[in-house]
Amino acid sequence: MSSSIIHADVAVIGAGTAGMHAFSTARRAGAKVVMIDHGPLGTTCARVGCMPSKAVLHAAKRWSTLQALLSPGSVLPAGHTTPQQLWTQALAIRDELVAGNVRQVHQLAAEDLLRGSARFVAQDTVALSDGRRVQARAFIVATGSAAIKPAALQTALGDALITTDELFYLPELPRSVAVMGLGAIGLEMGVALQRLGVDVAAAGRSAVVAKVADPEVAQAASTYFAQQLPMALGEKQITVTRVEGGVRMQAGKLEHRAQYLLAALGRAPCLQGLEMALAGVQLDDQGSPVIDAAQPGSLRCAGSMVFLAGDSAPGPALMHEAGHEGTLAAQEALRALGDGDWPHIAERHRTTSMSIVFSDPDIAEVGTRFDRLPADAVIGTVTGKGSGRSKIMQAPHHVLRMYAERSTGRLLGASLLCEGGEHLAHQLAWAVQRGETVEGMLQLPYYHPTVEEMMDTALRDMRRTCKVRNGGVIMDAHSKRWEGTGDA
Ligand SMILES: Cc1cc2nc3c(=O)[nH]c(=O)nc-3n(C[C@H](O)[C@H](O)[C@H](O)COP(=O)(O)OP(=O)(O)OC[C@H]3O[C@@H](n4cnc5c(N)ncnc54)[C@H](O)[C@@H]3O)c2cc1C
Ligand SMILES: NC(=O)c1ccc[n+]([C@@H]2O[C@H](COP(=O)([O-])OP(=O)(O)OC[C@H]3O[C@@H](n4cnc5c(N)ncnc54)[C@H](O)[C@@H]3O)[C@@H](O)[C@H]2O)c1
Repeated sequence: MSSSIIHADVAVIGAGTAGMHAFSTARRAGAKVVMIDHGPLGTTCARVGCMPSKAVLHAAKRWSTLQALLSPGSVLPAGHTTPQQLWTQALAIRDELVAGNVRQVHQLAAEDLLRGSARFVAQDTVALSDGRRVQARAFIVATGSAAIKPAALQTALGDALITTDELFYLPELPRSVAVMGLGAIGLEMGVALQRLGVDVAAAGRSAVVAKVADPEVAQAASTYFAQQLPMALGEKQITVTRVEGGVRMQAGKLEHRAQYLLAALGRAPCLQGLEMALAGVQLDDQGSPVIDAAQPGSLRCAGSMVFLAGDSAPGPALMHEAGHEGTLAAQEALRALGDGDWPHIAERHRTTSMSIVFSDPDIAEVGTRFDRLPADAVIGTVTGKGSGRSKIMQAPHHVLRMYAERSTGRLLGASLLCEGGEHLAHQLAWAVQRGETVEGMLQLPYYHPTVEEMMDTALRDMRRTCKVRNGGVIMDAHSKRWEGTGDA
């Protein structure tokens, strides 16, 4: 037990992706910074998030490709790679990444990395679990999020209830899994495990997979993935009971017995136990910090010198957003300290929103989501039936929807279901962020036969839709307004 007091300009709580970005930003600006973490180190992304999930999806793609090429009843030669070996390899890739991240955090923070659990005891002080105290002028809370595990399920199922935290530390690939929740994690892990030969069935409360907002993409994705693995969507009543050898899940007509129930029901910010009220943070009725309303997009908790970043902040729980928010939170904190000690704080801004579910075909949404579009937005649609490359891939289920502002033709966003859609999603997000217009995008080259041609077709559809709706009016490239002449 130590009762020493450590002084800093900025104390970062959490050494994950957001915390590391916050720490290095504040350190580079010349501030005295410390970073506190109770462990395990290595980041959620690398340990139990983005990286193991994508490594398992990659393994699953390899195995399922092989399976699809075998004729029924054929036997693989002795010594062939097994799904268990692919699972072990995927986890080994994760272990290497985690070891690299742990080395990186030690190199980055050295003696300014304080191991222990932090909680506020005063406006300017946090106490660590070993009794040390950190007094700082600003705090960045980057404590991440945790999987929601309903207490009733925990009581009923015991260790047969797992989340991805436990899944990615199972040395043996499970024989069978029931997946509850069909958001990003439920869908990615459901298809990955099923493709690795695990007996999987999934049930979700929502009527669509991966929370897709665009109804046409949602319909295409839900139909496609329902053919890939047994699933019940839109089930308000999902019952799971403990049975001999595991669990039994019942959702409407779907019944599944499995070794484990994988709960993929969302994630909640890790803010409990931090005693944020003692730091002067205002809490709402739910006990969540109130964000400073005076500064739109701010990460500052109202009335305090506490800033949130990453999964512990409101907004999307994504890795690139966590890193970005860590940087932004550090910049906001230094500006709030405002004593001119850090003359150059680089300007960073929020980027166009983007989410990609690596379900192969990928589901992606960029920019303004369908449910937030202005009522008169122009929408262009292309499906796999109208795309040369999709025909080659035998993927009529592909769909790309692009949205633009009617008065200017400026791209607002897009939603898609497409193999390799992660790349299309980036190009679309870049175009939205750069303020590209339909006509501007149509002047770019599209190689044949590529999935990028789907953009060309969707853009032409937008132009045509607008022409039909507006009685011969299309958008002019130069004035960037919809004008009365031109080709379609
Ligand atoms: C299965 C899964 C798949 C995912 N896939 C993707 C993907 O493909 N792409 C993507 O962009 N995102 C993905 N995500 C989301 C992504 O992993 C997270 O958004 C990101 O890792 C969050 O980073 P963070 O820095 O906010 O939190 P973390 O990396 O969790 O860091 C928080 C740190 O705070 C520490 N901590 C917490 N409380 C305290 C305390 N009181 N005192 C001291 N230390 C504390 C923890 O030990 C931890 O080190 C996935 C998530 C999951 C679960
Ligand atoms: N590729 C990626 O970028 C990626 C991959 C995985 C996770 N993530 C991040 O992790 C976050 C958490 O993922 P997630 O899938 O756990 O959460 P989520 O919020 O994306 O989806 C949760 C799903 O569970 C359903 N659900 C909630 N309670 C339920 C209940 N009681 N019964 C049945 N269904 C229920 C919801 O309807 C929803 O569809 C994501 O929001 C995302 O930010 C990202």
